Amino acid sequence: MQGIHQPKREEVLKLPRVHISSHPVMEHKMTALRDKTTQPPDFYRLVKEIGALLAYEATASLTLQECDIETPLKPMRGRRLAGGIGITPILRAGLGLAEGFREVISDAQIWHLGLRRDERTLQAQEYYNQLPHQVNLQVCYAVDPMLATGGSAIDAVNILKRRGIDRISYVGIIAAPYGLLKLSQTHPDIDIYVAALDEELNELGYIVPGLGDAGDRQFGTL
Ligand SMILES: O=P(O)(O)OC[C@H]1O[C@H](OP(=O)(O)OP(=O)(O)O)[C@H](O)[C@@H]1O
Ligand SMILES: O=c1cc[nH]c(=O)[nH]1
Ligand SMILES: [Mg+2]
Repeated sequence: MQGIHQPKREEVLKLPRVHISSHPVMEHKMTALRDKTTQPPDFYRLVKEIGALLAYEATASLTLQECDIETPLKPMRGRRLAGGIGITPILRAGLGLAEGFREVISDAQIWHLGLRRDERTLQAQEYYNQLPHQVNLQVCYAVDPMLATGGSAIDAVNILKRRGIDRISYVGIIAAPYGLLKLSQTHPDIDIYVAALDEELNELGYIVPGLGDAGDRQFGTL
């Protein structure tokens, strides 16, 4: 990232459709997640727990539809989520986050998408795609812990849009100002939810202070 201008945190804080969590429980879990002494089993559990908290925040604006049910005592009018909910984990690191999401929306469809960032060029490459052709979703959440240069997130949203998904949200754990600005400018029609906004990218494209490599730390491949 040498020689590339990176915006400051303050410059991206007020972007429209960007939501940065401010919940104290989230911050508590984030501190444990970032700690370099946290080992893969705990790291994976924390990613899942943070995924569930993010799911709760990201689903707050979902649309409901009325339906008739009967309680053991009497008929009543209830409300259910309208249409299907999709979750697209961006492999590998998005897997733990998707598990957390599923604890909140257990009947969501899971659409796996494999993107690998080339460590030299920092360009994302697609290597796996299990997106179905039948599309009937209210919203699809693309989930990936790290929004660094934004390349992987932008490609994932492009792929979902080409599949005909109208409403897409990106959900991540940590964003760098650079990637957040790129994603928001390239796809101004999506909502972006993250647990934290960090300072910058280092010369290798890692988020600082960040948490290191989210995939390796979840799956013990350090
Ligand atoms: O914003 P970007 O610069 O594109 O970087 C972020 C991407 O890099 C990481 O994945 P990685 O390529 O390391 O794959 P992994 O999940 O298999 O570890 C991360 O999970 C994102 O997908
Ligand atoms: O800091 C970073 C950047 C990309 N991918 C990661 O896992 N961590
Ligand atoms: Mg990785």
